[in-house]
Amino acid sequence: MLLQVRGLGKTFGGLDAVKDVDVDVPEGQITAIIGPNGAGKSTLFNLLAGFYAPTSGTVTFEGKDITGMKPHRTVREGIARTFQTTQLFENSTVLDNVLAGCVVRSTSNALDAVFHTPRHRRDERASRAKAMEELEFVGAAHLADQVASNLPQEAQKRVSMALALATEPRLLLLDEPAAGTNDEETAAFGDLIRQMVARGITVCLVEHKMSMVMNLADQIVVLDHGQRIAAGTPEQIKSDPLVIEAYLGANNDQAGAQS
Ligand SMILES: Nc1ncnc2c1ncn2[C@@H]1O[C@H](COP(=O)(O)OP(=O)(O)OP(=O)(O)O)[C@@H](O)[C@H]1O
Repeated sequence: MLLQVRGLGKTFGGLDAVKDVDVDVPEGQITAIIGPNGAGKSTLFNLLAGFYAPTSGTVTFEGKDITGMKPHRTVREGIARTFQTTQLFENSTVLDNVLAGCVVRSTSNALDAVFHTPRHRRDERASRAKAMEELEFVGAAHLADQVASNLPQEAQKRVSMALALATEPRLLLLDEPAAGTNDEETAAFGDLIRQMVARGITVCLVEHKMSMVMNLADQIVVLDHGQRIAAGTPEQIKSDPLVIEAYLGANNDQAGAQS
């Protein structure tokens, strides 16, 4: 198992945003985390990537306890994440954004940079090549010199994926990759995610678009009010009475409109 989550909990004030959650993420698969609004999906991602420290429970990645490890360390361990709303350096170019991801695997240090040592120059060349490779992979190489904030949201999402990929993750956490995209773009993101898996990257995604989740996921974990209420294949989840009840009870239009 690539990632193992046991009894994970996070409280905000008196509220259990995530409570006693177990998740197994098998290597080389796509795991989807779904649930109504406020179910705790983003909080779970923040716990896995180290943006929040859990109140209880453990996170084990490749057999190593990474519970409470900060984001700059989890990313070195091989966990990268994208955000619901893209968080790019808006005034920087697309290439510079992706180069920021390359820094994680850079071997030269600050002194190398200051003195422009051969190691630094080598490293810089390798990073640029890597960044361009990832931009090509996500279909955004032609945007390399554009300022990130000038791009439409769909392109920004691709760039943020390239940034995450530049950190060379073993596990990629995608927070609502299809949010705000039309059907055609959603399908294209689905293809891209499959290509990531083909590269050997394990993907875990939070997504409201049920059509995408059902098409893509090998396994689905369902959260409701912070707790795991079901886990299984798309077929199993579709017919799970607890899941149906959670979505209907939430009285939102996601289950009906997008399944
Ligand atoms: N930083 C925070 N401080 C206080 N409460 C929070 C914080 N983050 C999340 N919560 C609360 O925790 C619960 C779970 O929120 P979370 O954002 O994880 O849900 P979600 O499933 O990602 O929802 P959505 O689908 O709407 O993005 C909600 O009740 C939310 O209001």
